[in-house]
Amino acid sequence: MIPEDHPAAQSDTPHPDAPASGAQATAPALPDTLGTPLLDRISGPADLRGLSDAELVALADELRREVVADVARTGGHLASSLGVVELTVALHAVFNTPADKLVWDVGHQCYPHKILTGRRAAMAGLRQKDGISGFTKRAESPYDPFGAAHSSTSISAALGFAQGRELGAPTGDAIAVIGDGSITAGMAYEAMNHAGDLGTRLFVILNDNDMSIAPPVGAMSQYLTRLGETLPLAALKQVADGVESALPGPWREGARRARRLVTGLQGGATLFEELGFTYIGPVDGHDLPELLACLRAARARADGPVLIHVQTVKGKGYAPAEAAPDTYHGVGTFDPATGVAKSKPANAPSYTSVFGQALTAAAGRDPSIIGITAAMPSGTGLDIMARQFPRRVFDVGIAEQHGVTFAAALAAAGLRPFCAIYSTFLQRGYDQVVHDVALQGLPVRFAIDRAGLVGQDGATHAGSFDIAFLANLPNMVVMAAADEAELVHMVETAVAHDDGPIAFRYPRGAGRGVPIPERGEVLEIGRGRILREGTDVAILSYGAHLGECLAAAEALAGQGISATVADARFARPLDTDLIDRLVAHHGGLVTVEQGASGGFGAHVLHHLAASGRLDGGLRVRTMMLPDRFIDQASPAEMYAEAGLTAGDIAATARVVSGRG
Ligand SMILES: Cc1ncc(C[n+]2csc(CCOP(=O)(O)OP(=O)(O)O)c2C)c(N)n1
Ligand SMILES: CC(=O)[C@@H](O)[C@H](O)COP(=O)(O)O
Ligand SMILES: [Mg+2]
Repeated sequence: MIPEDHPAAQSDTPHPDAPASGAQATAPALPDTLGTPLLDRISGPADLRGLSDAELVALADELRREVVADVARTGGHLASSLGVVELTVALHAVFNTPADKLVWDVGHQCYPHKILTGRRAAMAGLRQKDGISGFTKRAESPYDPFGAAHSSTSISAALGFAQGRELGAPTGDAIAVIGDGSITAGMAYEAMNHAGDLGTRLFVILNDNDMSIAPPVGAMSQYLTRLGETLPLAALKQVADGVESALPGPWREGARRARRLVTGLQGGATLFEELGFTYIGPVDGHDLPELLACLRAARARADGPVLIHVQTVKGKGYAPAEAAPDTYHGVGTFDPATGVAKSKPANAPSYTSVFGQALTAAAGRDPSIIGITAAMPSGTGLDIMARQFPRRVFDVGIAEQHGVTFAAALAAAGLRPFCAIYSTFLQRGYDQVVHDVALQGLPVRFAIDRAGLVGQDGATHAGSFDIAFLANLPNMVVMAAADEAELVHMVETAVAHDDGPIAFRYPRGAGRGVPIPERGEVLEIGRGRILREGTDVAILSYGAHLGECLAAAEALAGQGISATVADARFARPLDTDLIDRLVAHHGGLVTVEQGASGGFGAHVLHHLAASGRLDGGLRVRTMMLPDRFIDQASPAEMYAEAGLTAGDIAATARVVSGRG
């Protein structure tokens, strides 16, 4: 983990606490480039199919340099993309994309794929406003048959294509590429379970680099390591020559028995074989000739689901990324010669680190506090607590559903669990939030990071819906932090709240730079606060847009309109006294939130309607995210597109004040 004040930890694109490192400054990080003669000849994957294997090897080398050069300029998910350079070349050379459907899990490793599929020039706008997405996206290319960004969907999607083909759809083969981190999620097993039962011809490439964002966790990860150790790479050569499962029955059994003797694997079959897949591997994912031989053999002979276990190195071929694949998972702009980040340090600590420190301090006082993360220890700041209290922090893998239910039972057992999950990923655990937590009234604390628009990860990662999907749940308390000091209070409030579930949300990136209290106060549940008194119009902020609301009030003052600014703090229970006072004493009310419709403003409107206050022509506007998905850009650009700048708020408040 890079200290927060290290320049490399303050990039413009990556997660706020662990981006690009300034490693290996003495030696060149990448050998000198010799140009890109082969890449210049490639206009699409079909051109790859005319190259010799030796040329493909040279092409992979050019491609790797290009990925580094591109990401150095824009930032992005570097290490994962570098690890699949050879695999990408091999897949496009062997399979007939786009008729064959290639589905990248998460899609954060798809930069070599984008370069080879007609988006080489567009890489200059990677993850930028009006540029291309950092993930696979159907609208972007026919070579992206299925969009992604949340993990572990690829096998289900590929199976859908494969089964579609069986039902007559004009689709070729279907190939899912899933990482060892992403295959920890339940969805992957649901899909394999189904695929094994259907027996449909399908290819799953398990890209095993022994890393998730952080080092991988779990029994599955240990199992894959054991597979790698017990199944010698050399044994694969035979398989590539004659895919075991394609052998006539008695020979196939013989081959299995022989392999059992060689590998000592219990029962002789891998977990994947037990699920009905032909298992091939492990294959060295950087040995392109071996990869090509293996994929060609599998493509020629597979008659059911096949899993090809490919071992790769995350960050392969770029020294800083190989040395620190977690840091280079997602990076800001950097100098490609050294790996040193170019971005400037932020002026305030990130919300994530403020949360991590406040929770760690609370955990020092209260041994019942438990931290739970779903494969995002540094992204959520739980790594801070883990360093001090390793036995009380659980990384459950990419398993949000399990994480929530696990937390529910910890709460039932009398502990104080904090489930720290990004807003966008909590979507995956929603039934568990409803059924296991809220319905049973269990005091799980939800620390919801990355609330609101997150920037360059774009629409897939926007934390838009949590207010709406939490604030309608009976038993749930729902808070939003207006700044980093409020976040510290909310951690303390959540610790003290044993009566039922409680959630607090806060955005990605740096705080507002307000003084941070050493220890938070326990807030009164359902009470907001007034920050600025005015008479003409009331602006009621919920969450981290408070700064924009205050700026709007300042702008209005310059126009002779006096605005009250209040911070609601709670979307559930609502501070109805505060709302009633605001509407009683002002010409109108504007609510502002960093969330989608159906959230805070909807609850305010509901209260005003139910209490009859709307009957007399009260002027109210609810400002929230628009009813559409907003593509990648900086958060400021995205909020501008959403119509949520301070200027937009001032303009709305002016109208509502009756003085505009
Ligand atoms: C549902 C969900 N939870 C969490 C994440 C965040 N996330 C993105 S990539 C990643 C690690 C993936 O590891 P792996 O599949 O092994 O790919 P690698 O980065 O190693 O290539 C995680 C946890 C996500 N995208 N989706
Ligand atoms: C691909 C993915 O889901 C993560 O890598 C994500 O991009 C991390 O986001 P932060 O940078 O906000 O932690
Ligand atoms: Mg991995």
